[in-house]
Amino acid sequence: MQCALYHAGRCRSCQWLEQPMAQQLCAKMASLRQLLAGRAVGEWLAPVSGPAFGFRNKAKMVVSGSVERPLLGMLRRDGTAEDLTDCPLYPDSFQPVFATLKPFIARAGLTPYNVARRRGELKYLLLTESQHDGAMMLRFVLRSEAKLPQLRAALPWLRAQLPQLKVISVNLQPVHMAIMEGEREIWLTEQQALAEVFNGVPLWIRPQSFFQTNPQVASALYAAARDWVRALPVTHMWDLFCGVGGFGLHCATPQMRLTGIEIAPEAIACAQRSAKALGLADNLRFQALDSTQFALGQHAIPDLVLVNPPRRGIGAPLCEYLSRMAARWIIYSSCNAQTMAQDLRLLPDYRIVRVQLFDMFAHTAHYEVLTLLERAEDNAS
Ligand SMILES: C[S@@+](CC[C@H](N)C(=O)[O-])C[C@H]1O[C@@H](n2cnc3c(N)ncnc32)[C@H](O)[C@@H]1O
Ligand code: SF4
Repeated sequence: MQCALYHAGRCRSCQWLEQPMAQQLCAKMASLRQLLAGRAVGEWLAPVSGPAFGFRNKAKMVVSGSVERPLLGMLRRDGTAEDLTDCPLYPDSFQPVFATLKPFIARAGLTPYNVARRRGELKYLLLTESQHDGAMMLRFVLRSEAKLPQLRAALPWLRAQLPQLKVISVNLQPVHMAIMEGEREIWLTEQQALAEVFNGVPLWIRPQSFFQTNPQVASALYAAARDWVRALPVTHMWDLFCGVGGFGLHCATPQMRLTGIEIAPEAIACAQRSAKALGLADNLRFQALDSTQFALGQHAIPDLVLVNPPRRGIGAPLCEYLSRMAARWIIYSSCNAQTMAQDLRLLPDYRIVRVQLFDMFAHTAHYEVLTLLERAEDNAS
């Protein structure tokens, strides 16, 4: 793939950029096979990949430089900044937005935050696009409310230039060098979420709730999970770490009892809204809870448990509980096959029926993997 920033040595985030996509896929498959070595795998399905360029629906830009000449991109460890607005991983539709945001920063007087001096206000710009209708969500991560009146005053100009910005908010992150987002969100538009649709299933993108960043490959991932579940006699399932409900909403049918569990209440509100739109609000229950706490408190055993945890995996307590609970099937969708392999070692009573790799993160060593497990004793009967 061609990336001028990579070839000029200005950004090396895509470590595999010089390898053709087919070669990248082979290397990822080899890594997955190695991590699962020692476990019998019933079926290896062909890996799924997406486009090589323009596949990201989200840009997380560190803002640096000066208020008149802001840079949107990244900050290296040595404190030097790089403008990444030309990164080819973003769709073309991001270009006019970046180009308008630079003069807007000056208009609104949003001084970029200077990490070394601990001064300035604007830390990040977070831009997300719905592939359904091209609508966009823009979030300004600010250190404090100091520039909020200026931002509000300049906003009509921005909205006139970029009518595709349907959701605009400020996130306050007062802590120096902390995680990207703070807890407080201040809405600058009436609309608080972007409508997205994958495979005919309505989903919502909103601040403070996880959403997959590669819509094409994520659609294929959800469709695969749906097909795998529908091929099994499943009438009761859990979707743990469900986010805005992508997996559960795809798998649900009017006959299915489904509980989705997720720690972020904002994401749960999105999932509930989608369930209602599908006319399935009566048999789908989405709750904002810790997945392990939820599981430990249940008596009714579902036919299938789907888990899609963060990079750390589901961890020993949930593995031990799932082992004891003995649901017939588990589907594990993981963005970190290393922690998934560790978790699978703690589920020794399950055999691996099927594995499929989804190349969500082209040009890097990362990938998503979907695994169907079946309880070995049920399998024998
Ligand atoms: C990889 S994302 C998956 C989200 C969703 N399944 C999807 O397809 O978009 C992992 C999710 O787990 C949630 N999470 C993190 N820790 C959790 C916990 N202890 N209990 C429940 N959910 C948790 C995160 O907020 C995030 O939404
Ligand atoms: S992240 Fe973007 S700019 Fe950086 S190497 Fe990858 S494609 Fe190039």
